[in-house]
Amino acid sequence: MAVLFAIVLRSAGADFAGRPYQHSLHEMTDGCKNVAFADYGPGWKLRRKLALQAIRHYMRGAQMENAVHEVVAVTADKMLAEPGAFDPKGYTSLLMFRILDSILFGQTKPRDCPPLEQVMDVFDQFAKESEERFLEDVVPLVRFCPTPRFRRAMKVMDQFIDYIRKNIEEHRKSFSPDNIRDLTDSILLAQIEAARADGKETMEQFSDSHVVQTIFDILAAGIDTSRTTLHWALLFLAGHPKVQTRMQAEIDAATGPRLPQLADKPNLPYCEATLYEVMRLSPVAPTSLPHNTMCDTTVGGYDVPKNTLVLVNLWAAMHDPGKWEQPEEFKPERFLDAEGQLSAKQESWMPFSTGRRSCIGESVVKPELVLILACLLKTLSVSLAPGQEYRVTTRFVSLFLNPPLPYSIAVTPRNK
Ligand code: HEM
Repeated sequence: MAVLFAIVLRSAGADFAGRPYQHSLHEMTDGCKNVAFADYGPGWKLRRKLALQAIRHYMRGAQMENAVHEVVAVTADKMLAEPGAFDPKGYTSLLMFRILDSILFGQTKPRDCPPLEQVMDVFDQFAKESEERFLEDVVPLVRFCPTPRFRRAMKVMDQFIDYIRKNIEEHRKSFSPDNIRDLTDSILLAQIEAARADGKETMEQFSDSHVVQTIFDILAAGIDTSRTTLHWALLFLAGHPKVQTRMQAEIDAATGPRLPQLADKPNLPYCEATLYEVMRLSPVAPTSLPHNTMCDTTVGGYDVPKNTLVLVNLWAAMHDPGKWEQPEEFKPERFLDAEGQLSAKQESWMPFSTGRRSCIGESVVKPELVLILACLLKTLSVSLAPGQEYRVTTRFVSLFLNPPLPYSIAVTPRNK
């Protein structure tokens, strides 16, 4: 049923492309002026198109590769300096946060910019306050006298938005269409070009406030998903030394003495297959984001009325024994063909969901994660800490974010 539904999602046009109204999200995003929580409609369509355009433009440059090289080198040094075993969660978090911040804002920082550790702390406080459903979303009367947790969440959200706004202002001061320094510049360029082409209507749907919310989206949607994927990846690698050794052999053969680059990706099929297998077995967003039906429709012969909240079980599609041989086994080679090259994408592999609302970050984050893993494994090896049991939860604990249980690893340097 899960696979069937995903196929329906892909082919049903806009039937399932809405988002349910949620008061807390509406308040936090200035009336859903972002991409992820906006309902299906012309405003969402335009912002999604412009964000994708900006991502494509950004990916033409070498900024992401430089950011990954710089941040991974610092992180690997710190991990190697650990006196004993440790949970890599703090490292994977800061690493992904630094890279995403660098992708978005590069070096163009306001003078009074707080240290990134502090910004990440604010983001984590926000994530913590929002872990459970707000009473305001269920009992409308409470909205007139919000709960302390809701007020705290709004306060940290304001701090986070303030950080984004200051960065955008700094970019506007020195913006030049001939020198696109990072993804924020790409988004500003997309805004200017769209306003030139479509005029007033565009400015109403992609105003400065929409730009702030779109950048918030990229940070918020990008950070939890990618840092949790990397946290899972290190656990799988530590628990499967043979897989790690095969990846390292592939990386060494493709890169010799230099650091891995984005252009090496076609020569790293096993590394890419390993990432796909991590994302298949442990998708970080197991039931995607909630969808809402735009009209009366059907799934597999069942009627689904307009305005129904729908969750898509991506996890089930990627563990379906009818689609995957031994679905609970960690076998990266299932994504390779007889020549050892990546085989065509399987339609039940969908950690980024599918259809009209599928993730817009897929084209950035896949090469980014392959590069991060290749750079890390070029420098070090990971193993489970002595006494650490290899525990991979096969049932997800939360509908919206699926992290591994806490674990400890040891790291050793490589000579290559
Ligand atoms: C491993 C990393 C990531 C995973 C697994 C992931 C997964 C997902 C999933 C499952 C959805 C929900 C799709 C749906 O509603 O059906 C989504 C939406 C979204 N993602 Fe990602 N994502 C990742 C990284 C990123 C990054 C890096 C960005 C930003 C560049 C991003 C931006 C978004 C946005 C804006 C949406 C909302 C799309 C819309 O509503 O139209 N994601 N992502």
